[in-house]
Amino acid sequence: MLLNVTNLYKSYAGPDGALPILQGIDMALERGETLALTGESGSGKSTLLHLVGGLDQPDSGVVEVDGVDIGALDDAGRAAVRRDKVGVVFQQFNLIPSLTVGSNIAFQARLAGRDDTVWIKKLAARMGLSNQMEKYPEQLSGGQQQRVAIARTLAAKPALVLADEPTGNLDEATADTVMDLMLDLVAETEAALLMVTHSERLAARMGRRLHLRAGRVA
Ligand SMILES: Nc1ncnc2c1ncn2[C@@H]1O[C@H](COP(=O)(O)OP(=O)(O)OP(=O)(O)O)[C@@H](O)[C@H]1O
Repeated sequence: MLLNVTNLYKSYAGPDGALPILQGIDMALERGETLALTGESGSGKSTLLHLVGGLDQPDSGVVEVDGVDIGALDDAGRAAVRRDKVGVVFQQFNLIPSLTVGSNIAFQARLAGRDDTVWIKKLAARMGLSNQMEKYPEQLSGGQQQRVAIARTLAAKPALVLADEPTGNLDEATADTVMDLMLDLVAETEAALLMVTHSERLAARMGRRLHLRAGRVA
């Protein structure tokens, strides 16, 4: 199993004490699977994604990525798991403005020591970015910037791709195109995809769905 989440609890400090957000989440994901994470605003979807990605720590419960209990690791250990196994795409593109599109795409792959120029060229071509590689992010449209952000994540060939509303800033047609590409590329690399979305349309295109309600899997 690529991802195993067991009995995960997370609360945040509120004015009147701890505010429970996740209350005993269990989930699992194998390579090649795609899972939509849905639930109303504030139900804890982003919180769960952050815990799975090792960006935050749970109150209790276990997150295992590729057999490694990431809660048992120190900060450096968690950073290494993120670098080696996990790719994250957010709604905000978070591109580096001073780097060209080509360098942005190669950035994480280089950090992970997996800078495969043939794969990066292929990704850029599939994303329709081959002629944009020398440009800077500010010279691209929103849809193009989102494709750069997705290409950057997939360039390192992560086993687990975590995406938080990755097409939330795009119009419907562009969102569909970007989603098609992302699903194709995730399938090609036999990665697993866990995607937060508010869109029924996008959720329906994923292999499975996990719906959060009041901190639990509904
Ligand atoms: N760092 C934090 N400190 C305190 N409360 C937080 C923090 N992060 C999130 N919360 C609260 O936890 C709850 C769940 O937030 P989360 O972002 O996980 O929800 P979500 O399901 O992703 O929502 P949305 O669909 O609106 O993005 C919300 O009520 C939010 O206000």
